[in-house]
Amino acid sequence: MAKQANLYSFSTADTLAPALRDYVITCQEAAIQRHGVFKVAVSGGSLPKVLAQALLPSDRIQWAKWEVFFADERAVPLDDADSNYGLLKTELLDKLTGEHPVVHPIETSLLDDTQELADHYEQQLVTSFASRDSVRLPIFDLLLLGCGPDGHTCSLFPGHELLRETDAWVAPIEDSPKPPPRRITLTLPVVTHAVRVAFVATGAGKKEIMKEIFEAETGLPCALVNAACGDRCSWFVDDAAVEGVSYPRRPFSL
Ligand SMILES: O=C1O[C@H](COP(=O)(O)O)[C@@H](O)[C@H](O)[C@H]1O
Repeated sequence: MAKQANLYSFSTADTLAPALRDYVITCQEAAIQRHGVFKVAVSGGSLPKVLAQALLPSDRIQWAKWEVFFADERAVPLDDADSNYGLLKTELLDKLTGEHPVVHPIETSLLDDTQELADHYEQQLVTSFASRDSVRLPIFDLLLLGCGPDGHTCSLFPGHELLRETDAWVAPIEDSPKPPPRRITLTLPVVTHAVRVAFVATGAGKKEIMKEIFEAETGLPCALVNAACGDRCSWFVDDAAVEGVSYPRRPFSL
């Protein structure tokens, strides 16, 4: 039987943070041993705050070897309140005191055309990962993702045609059901080809969608990632987010 996604549940976000830190460090060390660099993509929303709680401070994080991309980004200036880059900067990057990672924000001169914005971001991936001729898909060492209350992840929304994208690495979206409507996102094949995928979901506001993701054949974006990644995918949640969810929790261990 195919291995299933790991569900790790903690009493609070405070107890989740050290486990997430250990998990990220394990992924970091494996990646640096493999190819000398740690390539990650991160979500916006509630994720950067939890990530900062997990990773700051830690003398085991080798920030200078990190290359950080955005799993999705809104087509807004980097200092806009809706910018995922802006959020990560405020929550985490500005608080780093020593080494800094290489960070890849969107090209804001292209905000008027989301297709060009996505193409330019895809080109940043091509430059980092190899040429499109030599690799079919970029393979991130780790994706750190959020899960929206509707089951979306990145800017891949339930039932949206973007879920069927098989060619582009990065795609534009003009009709995001969650504002702002104009965004770019990693596509599903890129997400599911990552070495590891970690979702973070906290709070009772997530419990209804967690039931749908873990108990039913819904086709929700988060469930599609679970199905494709199996045990390469791990969920770090608090008890409130999975109250009443019958899927088996695993004791956290590395
Ligand atoms: O719009 C977005 O929402 C999702 C989920 O956000 P959360 O606040 O419910 O965690 C986020 O992962 C994504 O990056 C963001 O653009």
